[in-house]
Amino acid sequence: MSESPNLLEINNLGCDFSIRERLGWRRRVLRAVDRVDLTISNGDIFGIVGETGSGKTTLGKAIAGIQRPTRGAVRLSGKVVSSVDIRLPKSVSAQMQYVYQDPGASLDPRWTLRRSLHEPLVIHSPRSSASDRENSVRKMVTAMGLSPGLLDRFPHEVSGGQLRRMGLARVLVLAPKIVIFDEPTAGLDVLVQATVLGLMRDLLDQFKLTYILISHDIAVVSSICNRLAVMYGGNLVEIGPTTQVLKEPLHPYTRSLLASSLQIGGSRLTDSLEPLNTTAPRGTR
Ligand SMILES: Nc1ncnc2c1ncn2[C@@H]1O[C@H](COP(=O)(O)OP(=O)(O)OP(=O)(O)O)[C@@H](O)[C@H]1O
Repeated sequence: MSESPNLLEINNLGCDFSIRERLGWRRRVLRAVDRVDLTISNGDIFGIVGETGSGKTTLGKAIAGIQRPTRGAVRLSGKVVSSVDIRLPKSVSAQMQYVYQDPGASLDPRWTLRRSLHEPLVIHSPRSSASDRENSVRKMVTAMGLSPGLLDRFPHEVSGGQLRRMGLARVLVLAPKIVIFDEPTAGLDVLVQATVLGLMRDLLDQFKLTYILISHDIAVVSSICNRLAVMYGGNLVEIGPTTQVLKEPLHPYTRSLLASSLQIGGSRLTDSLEPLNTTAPRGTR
C-alpha cells in the first residue's frame, strides 16, 4: 500500500454523548462532534477555533484517542488508528500527544520532576535503560531552556513558567509526531502568551513536529497557525489557510467571530494578516 501524503486524515468523525434530560430520567443524544473531515500535513500548525461548547475539546480528544469516536475514523500515515471499534494502540498513542491547558498542573506534586519526566518513557519504552532515559530527559529539559539541575526538585519548588515547560518536556520526551494543544494560552497575560507561543514555534522547528491548536481566541490561533478551522455546533463550518479565512471569511459565524475579536483586540488580529501558507485549498459547509 502506498503511503498517504497526509500525516493525519480524519473522515466523517462524530462523537455522541448520552445526556439526561433536564427533568426526569429520560436520556437524549448530544452530537458534540459531527461529520468532521480534515487532513493535516507534516509541519502544519492547524488551528481549531470556536465558541465554548462547540466541540473543540471533544474533537481534539477523539483525534488523540482519548475519546472513542461514535462514527468515522482517524488515520495516521494512512493507517486507521482510531474508529468506533479500534482503540488507539499504545505504540501509536505516544505519537499523538494531547496537552491540557496547563501541562505543569498534571505533574504529581509528590514526585520529583525527574521521576515525572522519566515515567512516560518507562511506560512507552519499558526496555530502555535508566541512563538512556536520563539522557533523553536532560536533552528535552535543556531544549526547553531549563537547567537539568531542576529535575531534583518537586513541582512546588519551581516557578509557574518553569513548571509549564517541565510539563511540556514530559509530553515531548516521547518524540511524538503530532501534538494537540488545548487552550495553551488561556488565562495568561499577553506577554506570557507570546512567550508560550514563541516556545511552541521553536519546538516545532527543532523537533519537526505537527501541531493542532485548539482555542476560543481567533487572535491567538491566527498568530501562529498556517491553517484554520472554525467549529460551530459540532461541525467544522470553515477550513482554509489562515490568511484567507481572516481576509475573506465565507461562513456567517466566522464573520461574527472576527467582528467580536476585532472589537476586543483588533491590532493583534490584523498583525497576523502577514502572508502565511496560502496554497492549501479551503472550504465551507
Ligand atoms: N463527557 C461528556 N458527557 C456529556 N456531554 C459532554 C461531555 N463532554 C463534553 N460534553 C458536551 O459536548 C459539547 C462539546 O463540549 P467540548 O468540551 O468539546 O466543547 P469546547 O468547544 O471544547 O468548549 P470549551 O471551549 O468550553 O472547552 C458540550 O455541549 C459539552 O457540554
